Amino acid sequence: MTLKPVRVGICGLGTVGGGTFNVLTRNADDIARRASRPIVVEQVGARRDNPQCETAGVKVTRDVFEVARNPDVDVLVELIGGYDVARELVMTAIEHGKHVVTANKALIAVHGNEIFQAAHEKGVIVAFEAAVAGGIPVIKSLREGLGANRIQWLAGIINGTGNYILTHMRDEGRAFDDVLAEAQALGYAESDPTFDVEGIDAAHKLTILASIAFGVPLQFDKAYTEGISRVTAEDVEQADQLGYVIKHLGISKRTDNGLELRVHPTLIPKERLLASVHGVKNAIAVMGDAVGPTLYYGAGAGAEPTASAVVADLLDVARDITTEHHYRVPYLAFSGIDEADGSLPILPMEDIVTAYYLRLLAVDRPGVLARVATILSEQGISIEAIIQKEAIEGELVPIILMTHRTREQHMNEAIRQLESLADIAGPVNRIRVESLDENE
Ligand SMILES: NC(=O)C1=CN([C@@H]2O[C@H](COP(=O)(O)OP(=O)(O)OC[C@H]3O[C@@H](n4cnc5c(N)ncnc54)[C@H](O)[C@@H]3O)[C@@H](O)[C@H]2O)C=CC1
Ligand SMILES: N[C@@H](CC=O)C(=O)O
Ligand code: NA
Repeated sequence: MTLKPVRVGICGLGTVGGGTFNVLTRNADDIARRASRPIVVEQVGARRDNPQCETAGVKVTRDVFEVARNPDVDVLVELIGGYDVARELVMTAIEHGKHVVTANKALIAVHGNEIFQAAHEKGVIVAFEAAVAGGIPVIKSLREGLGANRIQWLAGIINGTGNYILTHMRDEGRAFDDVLAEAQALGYAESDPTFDVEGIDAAHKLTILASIAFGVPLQFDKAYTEGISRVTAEDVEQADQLGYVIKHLGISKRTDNGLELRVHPTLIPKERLLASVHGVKNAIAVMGDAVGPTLYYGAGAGAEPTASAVVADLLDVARDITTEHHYRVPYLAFSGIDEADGSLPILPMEDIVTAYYLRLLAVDRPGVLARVATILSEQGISIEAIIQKEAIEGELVPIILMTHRTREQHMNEAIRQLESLADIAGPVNRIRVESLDENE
């Protein structure tokens, strides 16, 4: 039996909007068979046409709010990006009783609690698979496939642009800005690429993942966010010699005291699967108490990979549209998330325990190493390895240190004291080290 079509309004016809339009029209027959009903584009709201899309025969408006109010649209697909207009657009669509599909992680991470509340009151679906790790079905996996598990930790490469930059800098020795420009031309980067480079985009995504994995409200303001802009070619080279790769990771871990929520460059052992994730590919490792370690891998950005996730959400909407609201899968996997009892507060960064890589530039004088070691030892930090590079007459000597695990607060104090030593020039470069050991 074929049911009546689901009518979609696509708002924004850029990289992802264009990809979504094309996948929906190209694979329409298979999609209709999977959904047991056709999914048709009723209207497009776009500031300008996309030369990659054949929109002849489709109603196009320049005013996206017209789509949100159109009584012939069942599902609004928000692909304009950004915070404010997108929020207003989605809230207007919900007010008009429409289901919403979005790829906008900034919107969900920052305004999600309010949006889900409004959607719950109206009994409509809000789906956002494309918002995290593009085409990888990681939200569905966490929310549904791993529903039996108490999740212990997750760690992932969740920004395609950042991983593309790190990969090409390392493999081809290319400059940061040059590779970033290429990622922008390929449609991977955010409209403001500092979101990619400074870790904000990854923190949006981690906020969403943590909420779904651990049943806590979205708390983007509590995520620790550090980007890749301070990773140098020397650090990449040193990490390589020590048997590590530098990856920009989002990490969320359950501990006895609360939940870690942090995004930063990280040294990981070369043998870990995440170390082999290159270019625009993303991957998320998730440890569940029942299933053990799992890994989700694929394209983290790009027109059609992201469209794949948007259309998968549309299929879910098409299947669930007639289901009574309280029988649907909760937006963030757990019901009653607002009433979470606070037993999993987000830990301040000072309370995180991890190992560290430090790179210092020292004046070539006797006793420098001893003074460095004393400062660390006074903070209870033990050194796992130390490498002092050969001194070249009149030049500063790089010292590389790998430490055992310690509290971030102690490391902050040690770095403060190291930087005040007359023997040490410039700032101490610190990169956190994670073993990602599946037995931990
Ligand atoms: N590009 C990618 O690979 C991925 C992007 N996303 C997310 O998807 C969303 C869209 O991203 P892209 O397609 O890359 O951006 P884009 O900049 O290529 O496309 C956005 C389109 O929306 C239009 N637009 C913006 N405001 C509008 C308004 N008020 N009225 C009408 N049209 C308007 C723009 O003219 C543009 O054509 C963002 O939230 C982004 O974070 C998510 C996953 C991957
Ligand atoms: N700018 C983002 C796009 C996908 O979410 C990225 O590079 O990962
Ligand atoms: Na996804």
